[in-house]
Amino acid sequence: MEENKKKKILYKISRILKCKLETLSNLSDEQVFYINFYCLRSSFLDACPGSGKTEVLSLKCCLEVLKWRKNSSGIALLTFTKSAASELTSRIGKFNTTISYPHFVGTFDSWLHAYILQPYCHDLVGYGGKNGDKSIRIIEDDKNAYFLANYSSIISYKGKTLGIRVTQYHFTSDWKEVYSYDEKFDVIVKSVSEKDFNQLKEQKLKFIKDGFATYTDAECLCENILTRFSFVKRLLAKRFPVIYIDECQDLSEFQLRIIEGLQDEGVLIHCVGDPNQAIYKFRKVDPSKFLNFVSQSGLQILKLSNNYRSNQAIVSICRELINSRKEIVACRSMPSHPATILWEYTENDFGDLPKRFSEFLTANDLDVNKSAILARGKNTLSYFNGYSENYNLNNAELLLQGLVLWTNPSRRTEDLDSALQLIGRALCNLGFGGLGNRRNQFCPDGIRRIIWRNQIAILANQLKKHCPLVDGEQPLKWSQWIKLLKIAVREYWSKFKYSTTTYEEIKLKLRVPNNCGEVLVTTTSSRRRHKNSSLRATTIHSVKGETLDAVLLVSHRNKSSKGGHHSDWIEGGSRDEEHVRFAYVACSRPKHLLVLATPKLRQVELANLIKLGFQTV
Ligand SMILES: Nc1ncnc2c1ncn2[C@@H]1O[C@H](COP(=O)(O)OP(=O)(O)OP(=O)(O)O)[C@@H](O)[C@H]1O
Repeated sequence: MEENKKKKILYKISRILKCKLETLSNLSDEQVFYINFYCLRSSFLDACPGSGKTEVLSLKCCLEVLKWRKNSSGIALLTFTKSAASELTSRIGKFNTTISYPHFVGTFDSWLHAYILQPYCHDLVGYGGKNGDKSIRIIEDDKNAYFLANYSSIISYKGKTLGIRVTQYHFTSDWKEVYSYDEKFDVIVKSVSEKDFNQLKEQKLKFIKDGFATYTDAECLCENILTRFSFVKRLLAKRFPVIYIDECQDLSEFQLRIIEGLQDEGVLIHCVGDPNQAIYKFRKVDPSKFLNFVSQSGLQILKLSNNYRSNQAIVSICRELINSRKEIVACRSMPSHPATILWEYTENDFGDLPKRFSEFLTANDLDVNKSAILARGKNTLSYFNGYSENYNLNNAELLLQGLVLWTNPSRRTEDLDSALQLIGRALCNLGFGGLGNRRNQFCPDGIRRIIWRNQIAILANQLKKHCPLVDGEQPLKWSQWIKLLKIAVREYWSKFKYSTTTYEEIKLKLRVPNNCGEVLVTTTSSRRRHKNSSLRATTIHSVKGETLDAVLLVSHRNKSSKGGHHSDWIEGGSRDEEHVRFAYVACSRPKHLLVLATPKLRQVELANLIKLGFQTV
């Protein structure tokens, strides 16, 4: 872009946004082009990792909202998680702009529910409502509530009978095919007899007519509403003539058809995303369907091809992973230490990986709190989370740490996992001599995992109710807190029917840590919390969209893991493989350092990884 032209555009944008010109001076030509792009045609901004999508999208929406002159129609800015929606809102807020009526910013689901499902679903399915309230209640897929038994089906499979919950399967929008997100159930429901198919459909319809739906049912119903009641589609198109969709590679088939329908009504659809980062196959999201939509609907394609997050060594590995021929410019300079490292581990030193990683970070002045250990699945992580770190804690300390994580108002998924792990371990120590399976929150043999998790949650809530860490403003000492802890555990134990151990036996196992009677519990908890956060170990899924300083990506020990072994990530070499896209998301998170930890490699594997760009140090 010509220098003068760019200056003029930036000046114009800064006037509208009422911000200083310098605030915008970093923007690249591609970014400025997109922000200034006059949207008369639907578009797709195809952006590589770290290219500033979120930044650019928030600026663009901010600008469009400030230019908007209509009162009864607005722009919808949709994304897929609540945290992504609040990130967009806060970036827009930096320009002293809020997105409020007539505009909408939020998740795709919340938008569908507010404008399609809740106003019209009761008419579609004939739900009479309760006490004048006709809204549909959303039930999580994994919910196992008692009332769901009313909607269960008993089907035949390979000569056996099998119970299946109504939340475990879904229908296509024409209601002619059934499927499940659970691979095992998917095979089963797809092979059922006509009689069983009808039974599944009957139970699903009964569930919906009683005012319930899973998130997927809700999407299906929204599509049904738009097809059946064409006036709803017209009204919605008038209400939101422009829709921006962030992370568009995550659009499900239902959602794609909904936006396709709206586009037919004249809505401008602007998608922003990266198909190489699509990792929602478990929800049957297929990025090739999105790409088909782009080509069939004639979306104008724009690009962001500079990576502002990572250095060249990291960017090159990411590019090699997906076998891309596209040139991606890395804007971050190379560090003085190696930026892409390979570590081989053995069975014996696997557990030392977090320590080795922390030490390497500290030695190279990298921020431990802004770094993470990543793995595909929780199995690999269970060795790091709440286990090795907290190995030396006594039961009271385990419960304290678990309680702190459980009640953290800004609790992340990994905090919840660690809380369950810590409290589960204490419960297992107290009632079962510590003989539990540490992969399943120390669940002892003979107890179902779901029951065990429920029990941990009940104990956590009991602690939350009875064991505050402060009395008014005054933090409690260990000698005071242990008394509250014992009262809470005694009450819990009186209702806990899974262990033969009595409270009298277990109370001896609840002790103040050595020489800590006068120490404030808040001191211990914050010290530990810091220690925990310094070793954040989490799944690749949960860091999607994040920027980190350094990443240790851990391969599973063997190929038995589904997509968690390095050979799944590298040897595939095709972005059509979701395993490869997982590796791509993980490897594209760090700014300065990427370490890959694998089990001992064969010569040929080692040579491949070195060729990819990793160094052995
Ligand atoms: N023009 C720019 N100059 C310098 N830094 C930039 C520029 N644009 C974006 N950045 C920075 O680059 C980093 C990555 O940006 P952002 O998180 O928006 O990327 P993204 O495209 O959403 O990445 P991903 O898809 O990988 O999650 C952020 O720290 C952002 O502030």
